[in-house]
Amino acid sequence: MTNERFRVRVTKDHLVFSAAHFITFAGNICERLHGHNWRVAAEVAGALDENYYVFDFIALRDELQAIVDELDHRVLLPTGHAEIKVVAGNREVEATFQERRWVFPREDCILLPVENTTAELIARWIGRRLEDVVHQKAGAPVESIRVDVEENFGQWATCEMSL
Ligand SMILES: Nc1nc2c(c(=O)[nH]1)N=C([C@H](O)[C@H](O)COP(=O)(O)OP(=O)(O)OP(=O)(O)O)CN2
Repeated sequence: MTNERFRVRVTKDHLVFSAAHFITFAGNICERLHGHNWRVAAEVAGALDENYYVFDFIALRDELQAIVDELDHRVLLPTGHAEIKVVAGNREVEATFQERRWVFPREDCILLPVENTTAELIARWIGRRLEDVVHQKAGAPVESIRVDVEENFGQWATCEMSL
């Protein structure tokens, strides 16, 4: 038995995406469309591999960057929301909430399979995307992945998933 635990963490000035969204809260309050510069960090915990790595943080950084690039300069729309209905056509995406309606160019949108585009659920979505890659590339058993998303200065949400 050992009391040592290892983890790697990546955060960079360029692991940031600028994206628009709106959420609902307190039942039926729906925000106006607005944007944030979302900062992202990721952490992997587990055993050491033959390189004495938990996970290659260059690989982790590059995977996270690819996800961040997908989200950058987009409108984030939830496809799992109970009341925000999102319908994607070939050229446009229509979102409706009660009497309100937004229409965006299709290529400007990212449709996320989440119930609300909160920082928490964006962190979970990013974590699930990283999970596949971490499984494929890890050289030793991985215990957990943690993703932190900062929506505004000093306002972070975290999703940690045990693998
Ligand atoms: N736990 C969470 N709390 C809140 C979330 C969230 O995702 N998780 N999200 C929001 C809203 O999206 C809100 O728009 C946050 O934006 P922010 O700009 O930080 O809020 P302000 O209205 O205070 O804007 P200022 O520009 O700072 O005045 C709320 N809570």
